[in-house]
Amino acid sequence: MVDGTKIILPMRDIETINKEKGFRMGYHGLVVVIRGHEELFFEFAKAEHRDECAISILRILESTKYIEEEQSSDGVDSEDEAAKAEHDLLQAARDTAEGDVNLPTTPVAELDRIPLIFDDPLASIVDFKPSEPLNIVCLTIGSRGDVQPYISLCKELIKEGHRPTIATHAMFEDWVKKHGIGFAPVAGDPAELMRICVQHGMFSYGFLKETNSTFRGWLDELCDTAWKACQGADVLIESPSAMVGIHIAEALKIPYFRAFTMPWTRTRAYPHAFAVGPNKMGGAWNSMTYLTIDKVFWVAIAGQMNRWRREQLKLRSTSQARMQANQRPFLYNFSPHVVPPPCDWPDWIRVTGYWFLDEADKYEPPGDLRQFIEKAQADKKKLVYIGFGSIVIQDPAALTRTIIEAVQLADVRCVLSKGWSDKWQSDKATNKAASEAEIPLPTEIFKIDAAPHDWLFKQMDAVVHHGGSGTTGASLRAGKPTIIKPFFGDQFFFATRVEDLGVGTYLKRINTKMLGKALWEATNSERMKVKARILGNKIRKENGSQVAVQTMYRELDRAKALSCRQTKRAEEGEDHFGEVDADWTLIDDEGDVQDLELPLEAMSRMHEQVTDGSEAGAATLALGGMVMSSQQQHRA
Ligand SMILES: O=c1ccn([C@@H]2O[C@H](COP(=O)(O)OP(=O)(O)O[C@H]3O[C@H](CO)[C@@H](O)[C@H](O)[C@H]3O)[C@@H](O)[C@H]2O)c(=O)[nH]1
Ligand SMILES: CC(C)[C@@H](C)/C=C/[C@@H](C)[C@H]1CC[C@H]2C3=CC=C4C[C@@H](O)CC[C@]4(C)[C@H]3CC[C@]12C
Repeated sequence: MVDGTKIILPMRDIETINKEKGFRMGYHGLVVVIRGHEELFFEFAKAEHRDECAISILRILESTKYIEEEQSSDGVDSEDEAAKAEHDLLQAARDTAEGDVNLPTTPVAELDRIPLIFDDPLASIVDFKPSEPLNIVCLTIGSRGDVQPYISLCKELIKEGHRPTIATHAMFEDWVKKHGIGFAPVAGDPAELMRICVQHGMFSYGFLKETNSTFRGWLDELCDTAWKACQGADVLIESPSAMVGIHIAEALKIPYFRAFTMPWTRTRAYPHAFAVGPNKMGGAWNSMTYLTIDKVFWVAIAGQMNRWRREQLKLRSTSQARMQANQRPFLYNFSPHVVPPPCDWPDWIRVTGYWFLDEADKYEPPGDLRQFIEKAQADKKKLVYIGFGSIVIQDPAALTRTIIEAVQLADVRCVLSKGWSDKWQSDKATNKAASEAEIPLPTEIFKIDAAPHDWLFKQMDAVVHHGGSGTTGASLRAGKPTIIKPFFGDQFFFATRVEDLGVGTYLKRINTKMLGKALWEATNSERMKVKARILGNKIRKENGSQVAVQTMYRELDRAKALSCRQTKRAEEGEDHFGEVDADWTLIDDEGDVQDLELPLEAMSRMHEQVTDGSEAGAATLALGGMVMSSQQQHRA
């Protein structure tokens, strides 16, 4: 900074700052988290300088947030008025602040108001809507959160006159059909898929080992059932976790879209949703996690996919380079205010806003739940929700005990959704279930099975959950401080997001003291409450499903061209990519084994830092062992 200005960063684009260790011995680090951009890392030789800088930035950030809040409570509607109001308030704030902090004098509001290119899919002048109704298949695997967004999307598609079908596991059939949406079954048991993820951590050694030995058969069935489910489709929208849709679209020569609940597209701004470590690692690292995971994923399934392509789809073998997965239009169903679209994402990658399924209108809360809520209000007690979805954990009884103690420690009332179970250790299940049944709940806690979050969270002062994408959307939409205890996969990512946005806490470990403290902060910190309320206002203005439908219309040509281009290439017999058949080699189509060795090793080291021995075996990512060993075999 001594030799002049290197970068000008609008305060508004700073989400938060974190103190961290310096990279060099004796230095002190400061990480600036920037909206939609990789973080900046500064080093200071003295801790007090670092801390002073941190305090100044935090102070400015705080005042701008309060300005926003005042603004919205004033009911200022138009952007211009808002900009002016912000400008005036900032001036006023600066006048008072100038005495102690030496701020640059350029008005923040002016720096921030660079006119945006007109880019609102809901206000398009050109109508991209196709003239004929379409058969649209949405292919997804996983749990409730992987299916529910598509129900919302399909309801929107029905309004538009299309005929949507959701292709997913049989257990969701009635729920899907109840909404008037077509259903087609695909192979797989959600509980079983979730079990391997929680038990091993995504892409860990154990994960790859178990999926490699026991999930091959399932993958064959998935290919077969998904292929049947997609017959007659005019458009395919697929969650990339389902793996097979991209090939099906190629065989059917239909437009292919990806849609997902978590980041899956290379960027320097965030690490891959399955590679979120305890520290911010910088843009180069973030970017690399996508390359590595994409590659490991593909190498693991390439042989099977290519066999299936040749035998059932009558297509030639393919490769990562040929598939061009990153060129495909992508609809991300989370809010741009929760996960700001990275600056380095191309415009066919769209963050649409959450695809919410509203259920509050039709919900009649049971009388005793209503009474419990009213009593808490009458007693002037804060009310929190605690629930981790239908997560599978090792010791459910211990978790229940921790929650009881923490609730009492924070002196709050609690609505508890006790969906967790120990299904992952079927042999011990009976013992555990028996011991758990003995834990009686105190009167501060009211147990429920399930309730629509769009109704329930409105009644709460704070919400504690597992950080599933949709549940995070629900609690933030309600404007409530959100405490996340992640168990696997993308949940670590959403926990980090919530903490960076200042609207909640990432609970790294779950014990009485930490949960109790987090509960107290979430129900008492004005700062957190205001930030959460502002974010809620923003999310409630979005309409993700509508944006998604309009974006789909706009990108139909691209989506189709890319599917057909694949076939054309194959027919042309362009074959310099070679064919990948062995499932566990890292000698892939580009032959770049060396490129992977380093990142894999680094990622497996990250795993050592991340694992905290908590009950869920919370490893996010551990590549290496499995792949490395097969690599060595290959070389030998
Ligand atoms: O009693 C309930 C339980 C759930 N919900 C809603 O159901 C949806 C669940 O969504 P989400 O949290 O995304 O789903 P899960 O199935 O719990 O989570 C899995 O799916 C998510 C989406 O891929 C991932 O982000 C998670 O890591 C993974 O565990 C949300 O809208 C919730 O608000 C309710 O309304 N009431
Ligand atoms: C060797 C092959 C068979 C390996 C690589 C395949 C592993 C499968 C079982 C893994 C790969 C990606 C995983 C996956 C990705 C994302 C999600 C979304 C989450 O909300 C539920 C779990 C779910 C759906 C899991 C389930 C298990 C999957 C599908």
